[in-house]
Amino acid sequence: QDFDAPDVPKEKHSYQSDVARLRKIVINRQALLCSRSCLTENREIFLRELISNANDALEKLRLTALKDKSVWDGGDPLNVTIKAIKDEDGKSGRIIITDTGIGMSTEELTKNLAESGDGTGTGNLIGAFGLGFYSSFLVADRVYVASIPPKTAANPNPVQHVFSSSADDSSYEIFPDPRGNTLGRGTEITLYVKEDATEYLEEDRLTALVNKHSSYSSTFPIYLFTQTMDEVPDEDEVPASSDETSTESETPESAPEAEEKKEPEDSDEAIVEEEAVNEEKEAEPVPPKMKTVVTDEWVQLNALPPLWMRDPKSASDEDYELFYTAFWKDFTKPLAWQHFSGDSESGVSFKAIIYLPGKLQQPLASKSNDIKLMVKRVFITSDLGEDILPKWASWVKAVVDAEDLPLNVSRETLQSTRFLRQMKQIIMKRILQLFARIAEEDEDKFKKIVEVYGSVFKLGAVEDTKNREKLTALTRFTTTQRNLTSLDQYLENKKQGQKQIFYLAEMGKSAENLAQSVFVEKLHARGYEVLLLTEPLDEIFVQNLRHYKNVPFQDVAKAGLKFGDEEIEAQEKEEKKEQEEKFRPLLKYLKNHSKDIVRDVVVSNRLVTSPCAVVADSHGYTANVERMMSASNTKGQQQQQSYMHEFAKKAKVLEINARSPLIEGLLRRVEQLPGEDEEPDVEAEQELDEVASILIDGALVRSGFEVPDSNIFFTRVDRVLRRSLGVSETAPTDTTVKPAPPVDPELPTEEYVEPPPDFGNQFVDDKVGVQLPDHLKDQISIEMEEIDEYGNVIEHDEL
Ligand SMILES: Nc1ncnc2c1ncn2[C@@H]1O[C@H](COP(=O)(O)OP(=O)(O)OP(=O)(O)O)[C@@H](O)[C@H]1O
Repeated sequence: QDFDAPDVPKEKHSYQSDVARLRKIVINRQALLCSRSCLTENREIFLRELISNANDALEKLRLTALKDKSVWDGGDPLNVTIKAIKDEDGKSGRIIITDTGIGMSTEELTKNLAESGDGTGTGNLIGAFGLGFYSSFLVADRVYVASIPPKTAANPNPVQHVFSSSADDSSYEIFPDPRGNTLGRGTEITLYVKEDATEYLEEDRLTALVNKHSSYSSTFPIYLFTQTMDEVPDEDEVPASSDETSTESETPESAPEAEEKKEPEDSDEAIVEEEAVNEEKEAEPVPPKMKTVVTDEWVQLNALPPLWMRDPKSASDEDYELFYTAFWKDFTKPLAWQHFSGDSESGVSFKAIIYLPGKLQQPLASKSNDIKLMVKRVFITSDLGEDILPKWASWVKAVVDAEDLPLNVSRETLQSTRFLRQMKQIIMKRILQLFARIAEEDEDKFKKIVEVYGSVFKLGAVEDTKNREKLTALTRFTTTQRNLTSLDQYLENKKQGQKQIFYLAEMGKSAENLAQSVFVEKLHARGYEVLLLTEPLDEIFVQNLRHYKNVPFQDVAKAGLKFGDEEIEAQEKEEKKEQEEKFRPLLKYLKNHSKDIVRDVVVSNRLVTSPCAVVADSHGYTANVERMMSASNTKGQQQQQSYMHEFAKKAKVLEINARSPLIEGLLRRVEQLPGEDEEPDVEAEQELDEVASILIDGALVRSGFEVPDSNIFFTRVDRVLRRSLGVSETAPTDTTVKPAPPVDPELPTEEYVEPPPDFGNQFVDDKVGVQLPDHLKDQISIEMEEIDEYGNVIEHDEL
């Protein structure tokens, strides 16, 4: 294997500067200054990355071949091979990883291995999965990639080219392979291993690595070149006579022993032993002259059938987790999975594993891309069309292997069959079953599920009317009495006569904060449970559902709240009537005073300590909805809806607490006002007006609404404060200020200096200035090296 034939025209190229820089930072061993053990741990990922690339290349070939048979007619095998060759000195060697996949042209070699993917300089280098091809340099000084694309009508005579680069070069070379077209098709990567990485030349080490990281990364066979040394009889030599051997070597020693045991004490055991000894004696082999024979063999490392085809009983949790990571390149452990067979009515049976990922991408994708359809273990597609699953379930990761579909099935054909529809139904059923089972059997796990999927359940209940009931049953809420409460548990705890599910919604607030709300105080004091809804989706959820198991949701910030025991408490009714009579003058006064803000003023039955609150009508906006409306509406929409909007905004009632001393005091003041036919007391009227205004504004704020004009509100508060402090209400504040200097159109001469970047607490955790993707955080730590303007590392003695 000689890539360095002297007459080969080699073109030297420089890496794009950003690529060179990143490559240096990420790959250069000096840059990976973590402890030695961590380095060894991390560098072994090179094999996983290269096998994963090989698998992708094979998959690409197979998919291309579905449309163009000339690329691959199914004749030659698709596989990955790994061969380690030790040099004579045993201190160096190379690892060759070959695939019979799609290969690369000269341009592709450059584009894929030497340029950054998206022009940002980081695109291809630090891929979603790991370090990609560049991880080769973790174990190799020099890497040669020989590659040749398949013959096609457009390219009938492809030429095998080599890309070569070394770990500390800032350049790479591309040249025609001096060995000619040795591959036929595919890619061969030769790693010249570093002196301290020769462990990877050992068969055992490679086998262990593939088993650890890659047994699920490839659906194609992975073969390792092995050499076994056997001692076999040397047939060229004349075999020794059997008589001679037996008398010389074995008999003298074994005979006395056998002799001793010749007289058994009538026990079965002894007889058996005796027979065995006799047999041994008769079959004593004659050792021939031996010689060592080396057998070369390609051993398949991933010989087990793929996980989804196995019996679930034979697979461990670790198998399922490893498979998940390798298959979807997701390093967060899945929360749960289900492995099952489905026999759809269309006559297509399938085997599937569905997973609940440990983390969700937000916002949810509108289309699912993670259902991998296989036919007879061969990957076909993960593009199953727009509506394969409802949006709330778009995160499902599943592998589905249909035995009876044709291998060359196209998406169009798929969609016209009933298979997809039935598969979708089965997957949905299984996911819901899985959630429900965990909810029932494993409280701790379900807690974790709710953390990740809590809002998904609510979204699903809103969107997916077919599965609404099941999804609603999975939702969990914080209440005034406990956490993680299901609606079923809520209903079990409802009080006699209670015919509503009480809730209070205010997005963005904490549940503790909501629990202090004026709207909850009486319910809580009386022992009724109230759902405290804090997520934006919650309000939409209750508005859409309206009821659960025929019990309507009741917003406790709205009119229509009924405890359910009002009838029983006739006495209470009487009391309320009396209060209404007593407070009639104040109600009248306040109603007139606040006619622009609320529709009515009434004596409350929901307040305990608070003097008053503003309650929305059942068709009006609560403070939460009002905020959501103004956050989501565009100006145009607002104008369009302005009439409705104004109407709904004003559909509020001011409720006063008849037992509050403040309200009592206010009532007295109103009663003290001179009658219509008496001389008006302007000062008293003004003071009362002010107090009433502050009270109403305070009620609005207390109830979560905004005051109509905060300036006026605070001017009033100031005035009242002055009065209580005995300061003159009219004395002006000194408002003189220093004026700005005269106009100066000149630009400043001092140069603008960029303030140093604020890394926040990135440094606090691990003294690292680079944010690693989550999945890499616990795998490697990076320390930056200082690079001069030419990209050379600046050496520091202390390093
Ligand atoms: N064995 C191969 N056969 C054909 N093309 C390959 C092979 N290995 C790499 N490539 C090409 O080189 C590109 C870059 O590979 P690299 O491993 O750096 O990143 P990636 O595979 O795109 O992402 P990542 O490995 O980080 O998930 C690949 O996208 C692929 O096009």
